[in-house]
Amino acid sequence: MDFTTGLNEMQKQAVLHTEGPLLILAGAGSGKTRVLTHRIAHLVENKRISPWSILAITFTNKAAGEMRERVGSLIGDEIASQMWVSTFHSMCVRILRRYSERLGYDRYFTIYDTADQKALLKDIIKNQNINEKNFPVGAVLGAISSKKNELITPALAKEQAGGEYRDKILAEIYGAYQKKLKENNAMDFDDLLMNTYELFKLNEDVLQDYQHKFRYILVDEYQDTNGVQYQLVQMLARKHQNLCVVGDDDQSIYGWRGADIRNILDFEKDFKEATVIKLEQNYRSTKNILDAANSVVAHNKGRKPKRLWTESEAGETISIVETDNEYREAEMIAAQIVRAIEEGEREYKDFAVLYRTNAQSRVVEEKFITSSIPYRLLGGTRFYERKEIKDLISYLKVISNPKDDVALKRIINVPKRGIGAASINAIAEYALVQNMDFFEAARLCKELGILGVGPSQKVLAFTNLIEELQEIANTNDIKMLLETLIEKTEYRNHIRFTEGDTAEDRLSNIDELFSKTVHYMASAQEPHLGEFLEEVALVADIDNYDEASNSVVLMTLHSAKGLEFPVVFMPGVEEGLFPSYMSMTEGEDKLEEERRLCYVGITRAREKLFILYANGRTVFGRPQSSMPSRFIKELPREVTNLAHLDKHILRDKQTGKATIGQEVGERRSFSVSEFTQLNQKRSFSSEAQDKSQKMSFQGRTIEKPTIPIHRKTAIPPFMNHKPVENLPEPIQNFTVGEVVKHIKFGQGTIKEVMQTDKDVFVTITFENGESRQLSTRFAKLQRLSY
Ligand SMILES: Nc1ncnc2c1ncn2[C@@H]1O[C@H](COP(=O)(O)OP(=O)(O)OP(=O)(O)O)[C@@H](O)[C@H]1O
Ligand SMILES: [Mg+2]
Repeated sequence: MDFTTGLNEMQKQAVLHTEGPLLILAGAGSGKTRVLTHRIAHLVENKRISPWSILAITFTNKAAGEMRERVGSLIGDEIASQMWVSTFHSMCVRILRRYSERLGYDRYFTIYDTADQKALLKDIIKNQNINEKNFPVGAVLGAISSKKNELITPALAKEQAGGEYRDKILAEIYGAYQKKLKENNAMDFDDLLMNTYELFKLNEDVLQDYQHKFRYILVDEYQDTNGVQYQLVQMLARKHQNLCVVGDDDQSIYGWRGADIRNILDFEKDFKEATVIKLEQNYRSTKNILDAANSVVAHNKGRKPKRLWTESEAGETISIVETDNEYREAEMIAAQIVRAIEEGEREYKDFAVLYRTNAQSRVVEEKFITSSIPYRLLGGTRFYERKEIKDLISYLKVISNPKDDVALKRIINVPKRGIGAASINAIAEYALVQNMDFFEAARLCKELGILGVGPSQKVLAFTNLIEELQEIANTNDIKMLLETLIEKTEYRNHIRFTEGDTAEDRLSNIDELFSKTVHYMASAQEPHLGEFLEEVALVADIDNYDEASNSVVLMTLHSAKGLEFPVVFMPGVEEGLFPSYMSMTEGEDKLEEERRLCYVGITRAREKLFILYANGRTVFGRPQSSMPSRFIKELPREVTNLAHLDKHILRDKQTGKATIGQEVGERRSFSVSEFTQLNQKRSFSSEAQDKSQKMSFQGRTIEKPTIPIHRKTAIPPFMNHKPVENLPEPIQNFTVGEVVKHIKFGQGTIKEVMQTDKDVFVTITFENGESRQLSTRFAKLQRLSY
């Protein structure tokens, strides 16, 4: 059977070149994953290779499932099910289950998750009399994990530490931790990889067994392999050398987790006989989207030059959407989806919202819920289900209603305040027998003799805290309440000490909840804790959550790797958020990794891409001004919705010099008459304004990043300057600030104007305070003023 039908020349070669090392180096959407699946089908069906002899490695379980499915549809599910299609981790578990006794584990070893790891590590730190303040569990775990990924054993770590105090202690903790794991017959996630490596190194026969078995090895997303994964591949492929790796150096986005981009760049050195095939035709995206992706990533210096092309049409322009804040941003996304659904253009599942940090999902989730847009959150927990959010909400629930036992038991010892299970049980039992509330019994645990002096002191410290917080709640200042609560419980430190890699993310979720209270305080007529909790409960409801449903997908840019969607929204493309503040301050390498992430994001879109940025965002409850990301400035203007602005050349009356268009980042509203005046006068020079501006970021004052912002003209980005005849129906030009009248909603002021290919949308705040986004094609607005 021919599995190369429909493939291009290079793809065919890649499928048919089965013997010897092969590197397929190609950009996004060029069919790398597709080639892998066809190659497997070709091996089994035409070369009569047993499915047992094939090992295919993917980056996520989801990707593995998809690959198996695709192979199954080519050669039948039964054959596909006999192959090893798995992630590195599941491959290792499978090998270790068979041979772990060789390493001194029994075959029923357990696998520890993060919580188990932490509990173990905490004990060790305590037993060794090490101050947890200096060696927070999360940080220690992170350090151990990166050592394991680089195959550094405790002994080696000790050697490398030399006289360095901190490293020496870390090496000691690491040694004790490994010892304890082994005693418990347990492995953590990194052990799965490292122990398989050890197993192979110490047992030549086992290695040979697998080398012999896997005659053909295929690895997808090779650019994101870390040190130990790289070694495993090298070892397994040594005998047959039929190793096919595919990847894209421009999509290497896991450097922060130890992935090494050099693994792919050095492939030709590692395998002298390697054949390299480059795929350059993209089959996923429109030309505009592809041009945008190419142009952004071209700003990276450390890359192999390559340029993707496509036969697809230019397609719609990329919409760069500027809004006032994250709420408007979410509204804009929701409005676009609702419109496309109503007009029958799309289904919910055609849309994806891809963001930089998990915390960004909250506002979008809330907007989707209130707009009845079904959505699902991939690779993450929905905002109100996240542990830290549930903890804090549980506190608020207890403060509001001390009878809420579920919430109370969740937080009575979080952060740890020495209240053990025995105390909790004693109180619970007393309360049950005496028909009292748990909280009441807890409050009186000393007087009633439920607990001894020591334990009751700890419980009283808790009940006193709740009562103190209740007093603040009585003032109805929810923002202050949450602030005090976080402060008094030292909840942030609790996260810092107990969470490893995820601490930063969790802290920003807390900030996000904080922003929610600020927003609530600003919008509620009479703020009240009960009402706040009701509002939260409404959006936190997960009853109608259906995995397989036709719904919009929300996820981080990282987890979107390898996937594709007809329409993609990328919100929050702002300096300090994307690129992240950390990457901006930690050097060019980090920044380039962010840029690659941007490339990954753009190339997920097949037909339409929205890039959004807000002029301000609430960070830790404080409104911060923000600036459009440098990545936006790296997009070629001609593929964006800003292109039509360029047609309006401003001519300086005195010098005759022309100034073309305007760069994003400028935000001013002009009435038409003002605009005309400006045109006559020549706009304003802004270089002086750009210099050394300070902005506040996460409570700090920093220099505004030095990206040149050319403020050359005075046209707000979304004013309709498209020549009227190009649009399907005559459209009036509207301007921000203009007062208009709507037949049903009355008089209002235009707050935003947004142009798409087919229409111009205006957001109007009406006199009753309500805001609506309306199509100027249909809304029949009447002009009242200029
Ligand atoms: N020769 C081809 N003809 C038609 N469609 C193709 C061809 N090759 C690939 N495609 C389609 O292009 C899209 C992208 O392919 P695929 O996901 O394999 O790309 P990729 O290189 O793995 O992308 P990424 O870098 O994002 O992982 C898919 O929808 C795939 O079916
Ligand atoms: Mg792929």
